Amino acid sequence: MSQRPPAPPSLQELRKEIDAIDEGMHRLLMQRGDIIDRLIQVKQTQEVGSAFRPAREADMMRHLVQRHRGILPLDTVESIWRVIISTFTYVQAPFSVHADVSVSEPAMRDSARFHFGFTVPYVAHFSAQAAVEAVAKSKGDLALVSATSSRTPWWLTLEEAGAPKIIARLPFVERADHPAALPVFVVSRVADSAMVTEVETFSVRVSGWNAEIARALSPLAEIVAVPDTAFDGAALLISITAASSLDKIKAALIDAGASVRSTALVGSHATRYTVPPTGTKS
Ligand SMILES: O=C(O)C(=O)C[C@]1(C(=O)O)C=C[C@@H](O)C=C1
Repeated sequence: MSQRPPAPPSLQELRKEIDAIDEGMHRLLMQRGDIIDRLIQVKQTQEVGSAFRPAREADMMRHLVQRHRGILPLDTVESIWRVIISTFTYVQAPFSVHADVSVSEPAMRDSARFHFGFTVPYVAHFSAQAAVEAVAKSKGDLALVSATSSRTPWWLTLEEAGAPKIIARLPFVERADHPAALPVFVVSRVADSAMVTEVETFSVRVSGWNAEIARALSPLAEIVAVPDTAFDGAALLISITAASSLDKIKAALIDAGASVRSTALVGSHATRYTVPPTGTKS
């Protein structure tokens, strides 16, 4: 005779298991805090401004996505880890997030809260320039500004040595229905060794800029353009991947009929990491 299948566990037993897991996770988070306490001395965070380490974070977020499986949505896992990492950045060296809300206040606030949580203070500004200026005056604050459009060439102030720089592009993990999808640059002062240089961002001033030149350049690089009355041209913020180079972009600009007045490196960030809707990574 076949044996009866074992009785399913009771609700009480399953809740006991959940309690044990919750307690384990909480204890692990507290243990993580103890390690961060030791890491503060090793990193000497107070000396370099922000404790934010963009290269390390981009790497951690990619691994998280690659590891993830099961019924818990990726959005949830990503947001939990964003809050964990950002809050542990904050406890190392307190900072505020200055967001330019002129693009879209709700979308910018969602991005700030998704990526930095609620413990980190959020300060709204009505222009990118104001958000970046607030960061320039601070030691380790962060600015969030649109990565795809601008009414002012806010990046010109990043040209000076010692000025804050673009250090990351959010979201770290892009996908079609990301809950905080607004493409955003993070501007701050961090240690040079913490920068990711996969994509370099240049401030380029040109004269003779027009829609045709913009179209010719668009397959080569991502460009944010703002009219520059001083040069009768445009102030450009150009993001260049390893597949291209500033020299190639300059040659393409000249071929298209523009003249390049000045160039300056204003930051860098990790390669955009995309998860297609199927779940396979690219
Ligand atoms: O690895 C570091 O340098 C840390 O400060 C730790 C940590 C984290 O909580 O994991 C926090 C902030 C950094 O941006 C990256 C990671």
